[in-house]
Amino acid sequence: MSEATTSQKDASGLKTLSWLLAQIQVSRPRMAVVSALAIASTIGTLAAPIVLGGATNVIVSGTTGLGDIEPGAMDWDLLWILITVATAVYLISYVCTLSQGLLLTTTVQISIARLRARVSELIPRVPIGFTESTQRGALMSKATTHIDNATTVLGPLFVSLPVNLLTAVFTTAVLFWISPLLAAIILVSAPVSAGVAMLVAARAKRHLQTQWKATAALSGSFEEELTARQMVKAYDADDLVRGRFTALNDTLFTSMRSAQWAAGTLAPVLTCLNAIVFLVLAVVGGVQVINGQLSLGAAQVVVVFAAQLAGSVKELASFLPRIQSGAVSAGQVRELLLTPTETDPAVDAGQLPALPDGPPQIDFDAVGFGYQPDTPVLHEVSFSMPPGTTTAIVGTTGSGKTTLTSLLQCFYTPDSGSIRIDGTDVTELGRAGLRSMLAAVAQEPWLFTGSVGDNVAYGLRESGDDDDRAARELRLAEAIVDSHVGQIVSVLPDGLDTVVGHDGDNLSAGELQLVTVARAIAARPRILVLDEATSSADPRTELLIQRALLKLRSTTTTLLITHRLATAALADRIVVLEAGRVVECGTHHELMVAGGSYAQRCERDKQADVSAVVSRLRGARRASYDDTPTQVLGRITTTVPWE
Ligand SMILES: Nc1ncnc2c1ncn2[C@@H]1O[C@H](COP(=O)(O)OP(=O)(O)OP(=O)(O)O)[C@@H](O)[C@H]1O
Repeated sequence: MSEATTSQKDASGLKTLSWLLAQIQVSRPRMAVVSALAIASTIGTLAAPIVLGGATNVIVSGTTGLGDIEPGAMDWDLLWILITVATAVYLISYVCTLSQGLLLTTTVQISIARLRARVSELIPRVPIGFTESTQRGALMSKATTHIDNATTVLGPLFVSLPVNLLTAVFTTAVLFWISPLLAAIILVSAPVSAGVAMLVAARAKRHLQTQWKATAALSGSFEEELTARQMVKAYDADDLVRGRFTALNDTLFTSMRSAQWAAGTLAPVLTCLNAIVFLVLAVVGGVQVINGQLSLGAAQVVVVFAAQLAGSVKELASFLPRIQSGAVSAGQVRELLLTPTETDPAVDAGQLPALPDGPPQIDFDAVGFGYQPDTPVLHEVSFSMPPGTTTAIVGTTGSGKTTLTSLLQCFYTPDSGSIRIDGTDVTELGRAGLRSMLAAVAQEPWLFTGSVGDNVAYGLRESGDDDDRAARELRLAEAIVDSHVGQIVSVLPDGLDTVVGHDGDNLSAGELQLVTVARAIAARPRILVLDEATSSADPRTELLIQRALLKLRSTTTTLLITHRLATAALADRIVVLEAGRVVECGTHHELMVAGGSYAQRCERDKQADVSAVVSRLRGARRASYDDTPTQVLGRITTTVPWE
């Protein structure tokens, strides 16, 4: 790597760090106090050995009779003063270190909390496309581990750097004053130590980056494996998953080991260098004391300061890898926080456009959209949904049905045309504006970890008001009764308080969907989006869901996506979508009379249903004579919507 590139990278690392400091808005007075306390404590640790050196000289004079003092006439007063001063200095120094540590820890934790708050403010504004295209593990590690690691640079920056620079400069100056020869011996070793440390830091940095990447990939892999474990079992893909995990684990192991090894070599090498320096110091210093060129107290100060100088050089050397690691994490946090966000007019403007009460009129007007600029998914889609009606969208797989619901919910913005609610463009309402009036039941039922009751009450806003709380409880009870969730709840171990995981481990797919329907009912929406809301349900649960949704029909304008034409046939209006274009639109009767693609699909479905009934009847005839009449009936029951 060229020098220019290296210095560019270092500069960008420093820039990233200064960006981070600006983001976490570290209180400058607070950090000044931290640095001042650290410096005060260091001054104490530097002054105390000098005072103790003086005490040693008093003892030596008192016992050997050096100077004007008679042998055996110890200057006890001076000795006690020196010992008391040294003790006081050490105590003050300890208090300073303690307060500085507490203040620094609090500052770091405040910074971490601040950054987390920034991330949580950001997530709702991040485009859905971004979260869909980014591995969750990587996002999670940016929002957690990298934030923690990035903020650990505060300690080295505001404490280690000033304290160790001060120690290095002060000890060097005092050493030169006491004995230039001994100081020169100590200083010769310093550049060697610093050079070794810089080499180690350069090696560790590469491994640190790989380590962070592998950690993110590994947590992503865990997350995926846990989310899709049923699928993994169904496809007997344990070996494949284990293979991917092992590869990532090996990368993480190798990078962590190499990073630790690189960092771990530093301490023994520096200790070895220091030992050699001490040996030389002991011999040369000893000779100087014997020759009377140096007092014993001064020699004692030299030894203590040599150790302190070595310690501060070591600390300054390890400062670099710590800052590098922090800069890598700060870069990741920066990447996350600088994710382009969408504006939400309702949030930004601070108030919603006023819309009339009751179910609204919804108009799709020449809507065009593509996830990628050069791959359009919807072309000039136009249809209207009068207030309080149900519009079913039917069409082949990939024709753009779910995309229409995503646009209506403002997850994406149409490339052309508009979607209007009571004449107001949805992009003006924004997601926050829509949230208060729209509920959606998706194909994949989604529950968060919490009780069944909390999941149903998800759309209800909390308020401290007692009347409001009572009304909320009433709405919750009504939703549970209307959605027939009560039937599930009655067999759950803790009833409504039974805790379910986000994938609803202890509920069947149909029951999960029933809970999400109850959630929609509790929210009393004015717009209801049902995307294959009954796809995972068995016929009995499907019937319960349909009955529950019927209760909402008069008070909502409903967009219903379904593959089942029997369900679509019950809607007030049917829109047939093919390859992102509306090819037919009308009531079931109108479309059947028109004899277009909808009528042809109905005919095909009818044939398929008739064949299914025939084969079930044949199967029932072959049934064991031990079967009860109900079991036989169960075998032949099917939905034949056309009668
Ligand atoms: N997040 C996405 N990013 C890129 N392309 C997408 C995305 N979601 C859907 N598509 C593509 O857009 C097209 C329409 O998808 P959409 O899910 O709207 O179809 P659909 O009619 O609902 O299909 P299905 O009946 O299978 O649910 C498809 O070609 C699909 O591959």
